[in-house]
Amino acid sequence: MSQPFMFEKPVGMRDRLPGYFQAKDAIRRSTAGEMEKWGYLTIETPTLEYYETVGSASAILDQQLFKLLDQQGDTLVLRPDMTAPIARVAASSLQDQAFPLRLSYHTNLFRAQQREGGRPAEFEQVGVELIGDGTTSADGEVIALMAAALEGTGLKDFRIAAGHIGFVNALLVDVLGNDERADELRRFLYEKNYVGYRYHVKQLPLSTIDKNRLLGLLKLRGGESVLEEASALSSHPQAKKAVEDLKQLFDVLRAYGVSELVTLDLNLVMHMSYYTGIVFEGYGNNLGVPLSSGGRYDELLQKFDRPAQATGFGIRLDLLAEALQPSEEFPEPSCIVFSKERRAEAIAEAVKRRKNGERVVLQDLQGVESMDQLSEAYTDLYYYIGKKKEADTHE
Ligand SMILES: N[C@@H](Cc1c[nH]c[nH+]1)C(=O)O
Repeated sequence: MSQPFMFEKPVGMRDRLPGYFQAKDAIRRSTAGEMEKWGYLTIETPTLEYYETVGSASAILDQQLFKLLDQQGDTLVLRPDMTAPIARVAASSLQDQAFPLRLSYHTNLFRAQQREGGRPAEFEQVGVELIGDGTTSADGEVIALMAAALEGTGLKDFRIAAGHIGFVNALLVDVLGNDERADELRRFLYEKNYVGYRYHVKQLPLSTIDKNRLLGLLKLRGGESVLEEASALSSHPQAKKAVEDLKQLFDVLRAYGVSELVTLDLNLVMHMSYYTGIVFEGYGNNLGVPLSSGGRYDELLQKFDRPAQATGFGIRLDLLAEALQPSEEFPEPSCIVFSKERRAEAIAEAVKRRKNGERVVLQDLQGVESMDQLSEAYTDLYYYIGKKKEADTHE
């Protein structure tokens, strides 16, 4: 490798400066606070996991994983999501705790990006997992919690799209006969490449009726009435169950008062392949990409020998911050600038103010590079300079 430029960062890695950090942290506190109110307990897990277990259970594309070797020669990954690590914890350290478990997290995740991708390879997520509850009340609870968490940040005009991976799978396998061919089409849906999907369907050696059924999937978007059309498209038992799940989901969402926020999108296919049932995404402020997503994953826990039905979601803090475009105006600290003779007096004043909850910067005059810049940076600037006993406020 050629010598990297001194200021360059690895592909997809970002520096975050104080203005952004404060805005993001306010959002984090608001969303995490909502999760706490719903009784979710926060947990932390290591940044590194074994590739063989948690890494593969996370079920994203292998080329998106950051891999490294430990001293023993085992392959590790930088965690690409928190659902698999939490499943591991639920099945090990928390194995004596009865289901359902309500856990939450706030952490950074890693997904390697293509050089051209331009997307962050490290980002923060706040989210929850509700483990050991297979009811549609649980699906509704996590969607309602996601809505409350997003709303609590002040995000306006956000929408939630809900689908069911069981429906997509049933229809595709029903028409195509095998999972491999279904996989190709799932890939188009996952990439939201509907033009590619249509083109591919038209090329398939299928009857017009079957082609129309596959194309009909793309139309299954909208209000609850979509469910009628969905029933007509497939009579596969899994598809019927999916439609029934979604009907019940709307009852739950109505009870929470959030059904108006939710649009059905039956061609929703997620980036993680562990989903088995109701899936959903949150969109806000015309961002083209979802800023939150989640769903039911009833088969993941059995990979860790504690079979359980589960659902949950994650909110991307970076995307939410982008959608909110918070004014980067935060109350700034005041500043006491002092000369050596009055240092003790200045320190005593700062201590007093900090005890009162104020944020105070103490600055030795001799360490100041530009007095003009200092007075520009702080509106509340106090001088403890020279012999004068009383502090002057700089106007
Ligand atoms: N782990 C998922 C979100 C999720 C949490 N629980 C279920 N799904 C993600 O990173 O997109």
